Amino acid sequence: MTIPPSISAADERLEVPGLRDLTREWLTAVGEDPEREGLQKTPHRVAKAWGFLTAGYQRTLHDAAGDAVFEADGSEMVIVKDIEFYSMCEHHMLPFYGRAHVAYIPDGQILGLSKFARIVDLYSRRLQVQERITTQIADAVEQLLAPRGVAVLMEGVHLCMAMRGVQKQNSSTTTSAMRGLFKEDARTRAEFMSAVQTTLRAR
Ligand SMILES: Nc1nc2c(ncn2[C@@H]2O[C@H](COP(=O)(O)OP(=O)(O)OP(=O)(O)O)[C@@H](O)[C@H]2O)c(=O)[nH]1
Ligand SMILES: [Zn+2]
Repeated sequence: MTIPPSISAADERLEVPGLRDLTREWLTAVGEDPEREGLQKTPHRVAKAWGFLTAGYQRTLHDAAGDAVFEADGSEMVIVKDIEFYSMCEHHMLPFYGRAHVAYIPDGQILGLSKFARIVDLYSRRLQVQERITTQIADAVEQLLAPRGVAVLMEGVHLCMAMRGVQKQNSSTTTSAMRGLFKEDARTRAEFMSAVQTTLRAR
C-alpha cells in the first residue's frame, strides 16, 4: 500500500469539494491505476485546478467590479482590447480560449479599466459556450454603468474542434454583442470594429 501524498490545508481549501474522489473514479474508468506513483497526487491537482477553472461560480458581478464605478463627464468611446480568456466548453468540458474586446460609450459613469478583465474572467471561469460569455459581459457592463452603448467581440479557439471531433486546427469563432449606440449606429459600430480589427486573431 502506497502512502498518500501529504497536502496542506491551504492547498486543500482550493479544491472543488468531492472532485478528488470523482477523479480517482475517472482515472480508473479510462484504464489507469490511481495508485501508481505518477497519479497519486493527480486527484488533488485536478480538484484544485477545477477550483480555479470554475471560480466564476463563486463570485458575483458586484465582487468582480462593484467597487470601481466612478462618476465622470465625457461620452467618448472607451475600448479595452485583447483581454485574453480561457474557458471550458459545456459540451465536452475541454478548453476554449482567445481574446475579448470590450467597448462602451459612457453616460455619466465609467468603470475602472482592470474591471473589464475581471468581468471577462468572472464569466469565462465556468462551463460555457462562447456566445453566452459574450452576452453576459455585455449585460454586466450595461448593468453596472447604464452606458449609451456596449460592444463585446470575442474570438476563440475551441479544443473540442481541434484535438477531437472535426479536428480543424485553424478554425476560430467570433461572437459579438452590440447594445445601444453600437447596435443603432453603423458608424459607431464601424469605429469599434476597425479599432479591434488589427488585433483580431485568437492566436
Ligand atoms: N455554439 C457553440 N457551440 C459550441 C461551443 N463549444 C463547442 N460547441 C459545439 O457544441 C456542439 C456539440 O455537438 P454534439 O453533436 O452534441 O456533440 P459531438 O457529437 O461531440 O459533436 P462534434 O464536436 O461535432 O463531434 C459541437 O458542434 C461543438 O463544436 C460554443 O462555445 N458555442
Ligand atoms: Zn466542446
